[in-house]
Amino acid sequence: MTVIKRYEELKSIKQELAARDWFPGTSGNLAIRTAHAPVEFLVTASGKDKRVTTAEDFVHVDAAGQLIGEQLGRPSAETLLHVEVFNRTAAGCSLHVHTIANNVLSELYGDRGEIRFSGQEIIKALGRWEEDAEVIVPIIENHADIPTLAAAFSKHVTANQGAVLIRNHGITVWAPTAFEAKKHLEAYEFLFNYTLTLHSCRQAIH
Ligand SMILES: CSCCC(=O)C(=O)COP(=O)(O)O
Ligand SMILES: [Zn+2]
Repeated sequence: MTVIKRYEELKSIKQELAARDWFPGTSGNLAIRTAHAPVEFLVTASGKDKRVTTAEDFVHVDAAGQLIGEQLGRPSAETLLHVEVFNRTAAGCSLHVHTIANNVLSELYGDRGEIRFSGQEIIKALGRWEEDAEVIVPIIENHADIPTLAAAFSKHVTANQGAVLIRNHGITVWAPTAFEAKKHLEAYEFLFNYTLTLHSCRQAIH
């Protein structure tokens, strides 16, 4: 029952993110937890056009990201990042997308290793309601070798919700529920687009 429910939840998120055009060129992968001990989760199958809905969109994997039993399709090439999220935290959902805004911002701030946001109402969508709340998003270098990338990523997976920008690659966001993970992803993308637009407008004025 839980697996079917989670499958439907992830399918719905995939369709919503596809409607925003956040899966260019087959990029992106999504994962949702189906069990805690031992860890099991559903993850998007690798290399597929995530804007299209098929019966083989997700595969069910274990704590190491290996297929549970015989299934059609391969787990996402970046499953190891979701493995880190589900093994290190109690998060229920982990979402990864490539957008122009998250790629450009990751390059602009990549040498600093992080980007900080404050003074924005949308920060409340991340569960931060304090007047002077500051949100820090770490930026890690991209690595073609996924175990190396997952090791760099794992250093920042320290709470049940969070986000990491991968330089010139994309963002991974995780949270306790699928609803929160999607809400947070939208809030981060809002902050990224706002920041880039502000930079451009300031340059145009000066
Ligand atoms: C086509 S973009 C390169 C791979 C990638 O970064 C990605 O997010 C999609 O890989 P997957 O194996 O999950 O389809
Ligand atoms: Zn990716």
